[in-house]
Amino acid sequence: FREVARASSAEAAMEEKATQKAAAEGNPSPELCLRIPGDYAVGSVPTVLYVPDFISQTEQSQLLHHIYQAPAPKWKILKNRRLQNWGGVVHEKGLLPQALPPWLTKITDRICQWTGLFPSAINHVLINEYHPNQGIMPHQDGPAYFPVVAIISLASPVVLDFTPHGKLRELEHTYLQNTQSDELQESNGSYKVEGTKEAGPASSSLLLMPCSLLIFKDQAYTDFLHGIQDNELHNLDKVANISQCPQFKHLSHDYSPGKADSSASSEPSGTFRRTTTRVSLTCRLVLNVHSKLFKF
Ligand SMILES: O=C(O)CCC(=O)C(=O)O
Ligand SMILES: [Fe+2]
Repeated sequence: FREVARASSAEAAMEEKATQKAAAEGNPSPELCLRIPGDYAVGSVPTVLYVPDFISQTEQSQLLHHIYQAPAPKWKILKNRRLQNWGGVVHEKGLLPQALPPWLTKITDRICQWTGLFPSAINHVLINEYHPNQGIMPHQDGPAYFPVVAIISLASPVVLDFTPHGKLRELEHTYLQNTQSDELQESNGSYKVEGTKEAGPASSSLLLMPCSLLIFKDQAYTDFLHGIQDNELHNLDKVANISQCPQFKHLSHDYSPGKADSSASSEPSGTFRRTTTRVSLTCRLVLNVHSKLFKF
């Protein structure tokens, strides 16, 4: 028994050391993994998790360094953003894999380990770069991906919107017309209650600060579109996590003590102006990996 006790106290000491080391490096503690599902859930859309400061400032600089060191052809230029694809080519039916570089696996392995939400290692990362007037239109991620998305934000804050997609809105509309049940809507926080005809699941937005981690899955993955508006001014009214963004709280309409501050801002109240370029890492898992390029 003494040996067991000694072994477990040694383990506890090692764990404690690891926690201290992680904290010293600016990483979240290993307990984060156990807390993610509950403590980090935000907004009315199930399930969206927001983790501020998931990576350190040093890690942010290292990531940006690697991203901007990539040769020019690595960038794919689109109308409203440019992107780098890491991990291989994603097809409708799976992934033609290419190993992720260590500077990415350092982050993706931590996401897997600490969230506990991926059945195997993240094997695909899309890096998007947006200038202040660029965005990504509302969309749903493709069928090849395991339905949990992890997004690391770098360099500039941005507002990401979740909007229910048409199919779902139609269904809700039909259902509500058939049941005419106001009670159901009132019992469910994710429904706007504006009379039975207009009711539908609410849209919601999140402010993604540099170094943060966003996770979305479940209904947020299947029933909502996500997108970023392509204008410099972003509205903070529907932002569900404003209380977790201390630098922005005073700009929000809901925050009365800061009203004097917000009137000092040159922007319309309840908005913020993007002034710098944002970079994001969309980290996902493709379960179906082709082991051979060609089959004979
Ligand atoms: O940049 C972002 O935060 C979103 C990116 C995204 O939705 C995607 O890559 O599919
Ligand atoms: Fe997406």
